[in-house]
Amino acid sequence: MTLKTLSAKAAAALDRELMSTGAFSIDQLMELAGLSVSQVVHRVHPLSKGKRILVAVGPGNNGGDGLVAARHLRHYGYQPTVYYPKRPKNDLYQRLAKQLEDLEVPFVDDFPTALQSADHVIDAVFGFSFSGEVREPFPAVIQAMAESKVPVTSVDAPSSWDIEEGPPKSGVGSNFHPDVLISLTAPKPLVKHFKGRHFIGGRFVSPAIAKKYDFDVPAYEGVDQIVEVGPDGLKL
Ligand SMILES: NC(=O)C1=CN([C@@H]2O[C@H](COP(=O)(O)OP(=O)(O)OC[C@H]3O[C@@H](n4cnc5c(N)ncnc54)[C@H](O)[C@@H]3O)[C@@H](O)[C@H]2O)[C@@H](O)CC1
Ligand SMILES: [K+]
Repeated sequence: MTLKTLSAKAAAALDRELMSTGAFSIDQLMELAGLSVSQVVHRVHPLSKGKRILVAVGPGNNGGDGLVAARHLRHYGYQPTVYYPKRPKNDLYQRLAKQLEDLEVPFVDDFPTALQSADHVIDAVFGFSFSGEVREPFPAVIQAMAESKVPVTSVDAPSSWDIEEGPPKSGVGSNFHPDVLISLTAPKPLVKHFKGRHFIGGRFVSPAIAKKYDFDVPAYEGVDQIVEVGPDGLKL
């Protein structure tokens, strides 16, 4: 069975609906999204494979998911490091950063150098609101992830990929193929170009909302916040 995909426009509308008529706050959704990202990293990269997780954090909610994941991973016993070059003034992001500072999670300014001593990377730079060509300071970050042998887990989308069309035909991101992807709530159309391990997370959607937006809620097991599916959305 092929999992149905959600366009960027539908994903944004779903997000707005959850936070209006759905009565969720953004903090709640981000906490559950980030928790699911941390579970994927623990699944594909157990502590025995190395504790050093570098988190590339972008300026929007995709970045917020990365900050939450870093906090959970710290509690699991990993040693996360965070690259967060564009920090919005928004109270939520400031609180998430403060929570990491209180856990003595280091923030670094030089992503390519930090990457040299990382065991795994979380790409939480851009999600479903990304469009156009990657603007500064992120081209060097995407390039470094694309060229590095360190495995990358992308949150919701490989950053720099067009949400509908997939990897850019040329330039920054055209050679970026992360090892792992976690699609939040439902895969985006770009998954047809993705070849790695693919998970669905974000276990907060009611059956009625899934029906309205025409996608399937995967069969989460027990307390898991994630389900592994085939690279293009086919269930394993
Ligand atoms: N309903 C859901 O599924 C949820 C989604 N969440 C996350 O929220 C994400 C969407 O968040 P947002 O809408 O804040 O947006 P994103 O985090 O996808 O990105 C928006 C930010 O990137 C910048 N940007 C866009 N295009 C750019 C370019 N070409 N070059 C440089 N910067 C660029 C924008 O100015 C903005 O600051 C999802 O992908 C997901 O990770 C969760 O946090 C909460 C629940
Ligand atoms: K991403």
